Amino acid sequence: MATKKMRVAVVGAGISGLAAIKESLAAGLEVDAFDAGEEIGGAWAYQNCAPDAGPRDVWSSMYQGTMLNSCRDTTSFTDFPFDPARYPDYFKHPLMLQYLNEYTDHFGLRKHIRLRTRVLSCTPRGDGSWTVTFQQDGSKMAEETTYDAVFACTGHLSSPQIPAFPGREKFKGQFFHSHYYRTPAAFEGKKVAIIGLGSSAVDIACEIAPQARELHVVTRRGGWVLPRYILGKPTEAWDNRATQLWVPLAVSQWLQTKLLALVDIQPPKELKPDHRLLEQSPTIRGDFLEKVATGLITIQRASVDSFSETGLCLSNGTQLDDIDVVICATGYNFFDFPYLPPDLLRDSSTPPNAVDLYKFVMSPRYDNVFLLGFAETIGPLPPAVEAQARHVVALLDGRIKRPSKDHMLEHIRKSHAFQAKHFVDSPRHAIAAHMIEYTDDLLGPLGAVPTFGKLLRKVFTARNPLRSLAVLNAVWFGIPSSAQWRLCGDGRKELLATETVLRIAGGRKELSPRERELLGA
Ligand SMILES: NC(=O)C1=CN([C@@H]2O[C@H](COP(=O)(O)OP(=O)(O)OC[C@H]3O[C@@H](n4cnc5c(N)ncnc54)[C@H](OP(=O)(O)O)[C@@H]3O)[C@@H](O)[C@H]2O)C=CC1
Repeated sequence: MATKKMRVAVVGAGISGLAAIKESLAAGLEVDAFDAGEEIGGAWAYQNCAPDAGPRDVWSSMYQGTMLNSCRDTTSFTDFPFDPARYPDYFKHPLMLQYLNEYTDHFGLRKHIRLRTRVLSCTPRGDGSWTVTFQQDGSKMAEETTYDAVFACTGHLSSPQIPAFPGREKFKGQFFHSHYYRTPAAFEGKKVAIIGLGSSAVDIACEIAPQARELHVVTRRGGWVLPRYILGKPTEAWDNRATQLWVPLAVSQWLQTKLLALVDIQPPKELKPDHRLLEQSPTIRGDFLEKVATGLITIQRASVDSFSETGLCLSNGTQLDDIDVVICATGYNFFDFPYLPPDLLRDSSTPPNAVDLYKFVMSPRYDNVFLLGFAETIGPLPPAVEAQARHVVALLDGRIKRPSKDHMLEHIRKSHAFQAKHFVDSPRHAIAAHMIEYTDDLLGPLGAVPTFGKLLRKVFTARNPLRSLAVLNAVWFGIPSSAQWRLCGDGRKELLATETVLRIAGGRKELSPRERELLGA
């Protein structure tokens, strides 16, 4: 059982770090967390910056207009719901930071976090423990401490990936990575090209397009850009537990594609991808297709062959000249954890666009180091990250049996094949996961998956069968609210979770009195 003396180091105090601290404390572990920033929140802590800021000076890629891509009711941590009276369905980044601060204070995490303290290295000592070397801002000396385990929670969106485009140095206009974009004002009257079609490219294009002289989005593959709402409901409400787990993926893809075709603007052929819906990380933006349809944004279906002095030469034969600005929205170097052993994620035998991580969390090569938040979930990240933390903490304190190295290697081999079959072959999809399936997989060993059987049994055994039936209906056929993973099993908070699940299903616009009471709000 839990050894109270086990000490863990948590590197990073963003979404994943906070979940790691909270779950570690809940299991009675001692925790020291380190974050190089001036405040908690990680990527959600907005940093003002100039496009030419140095590579490591800017941690957060948050621009002023960043809105949540997943909705309030699916995105909260499982036992700390957003209050709908204060948080709309989707909201801008300052509210997310506010929520993370509320979470930090509610669970008493702040005193465990050392801000302005950068972890320089984590070195295995050979006996399963780790030496963590860190340095506080302004201090000349690095310090080191030994821990039983390390949680690496620094995300994967801080090291911009800029492809080596031929002739880039010739280009006389402005060139920068989307990581450094903040506001659209500077692009008024300019001719702009954005390379990429991920969430950054699509958001930035929509922000700049109304003011730019011309705006081109260059995409080599096309992609699905989904609206935030479909028929008045958040888009996620159309892909519930039943459709994700019962309906074969191909049927679900077909149905959802038909639904989109009915309710949304038809994308031009330049945008239509060869891959199917749900095979890529979701890009969410309601006004993108409208801006394409109305000519504010031009889609170039092409790769960049080279740069010229004045623009881009594209593989579709188009020469984009007189370009004032090129924004390279080409994603991030996922494999950049400078403070961890370099072969933790990959070695020379790892296939391209893959990582050697068991459940995207553990390396078979090193004991007691865990990556949290290192997943691109098709759906919201916080509940999945929290499940990673619950799983890992249960491994550490013995509630879950540790997998053998052979088991991990076999699992990783199968997961490489799964990724290649189910997702677009690109670096960002090396760690892509379907949210409910992935979270269930992590929480299964804790008995915390709200299976149909478990919830149905409750209908026959509970004192209030109608209420239990409503829970069953909400969890399996309603919007996939995160509270569902606290209804049963180890770590359950059944009263709170039931209240939250039912309140969300009922569409109520504030926390219920019982939720308030249970949260001490
Ligand atoms: N509002 C929000 O919540 C936001 C969330 N995010 C999140 O941040 C993360 C990063 O998003 P983002 O910055 O968009 O990065 P992504 O990795 O998601 O997208 C990168 C894009 O660049 C393209 N690309 C990569 N290399 C090249 C190349 N050599 N030539 C041409 N195109 C290339 C990719 O195309 P291909 O598919 O062909 O590889 C892809 O379209 C994601 O998880 C995203 O969901 C980002 C912005 C806003």
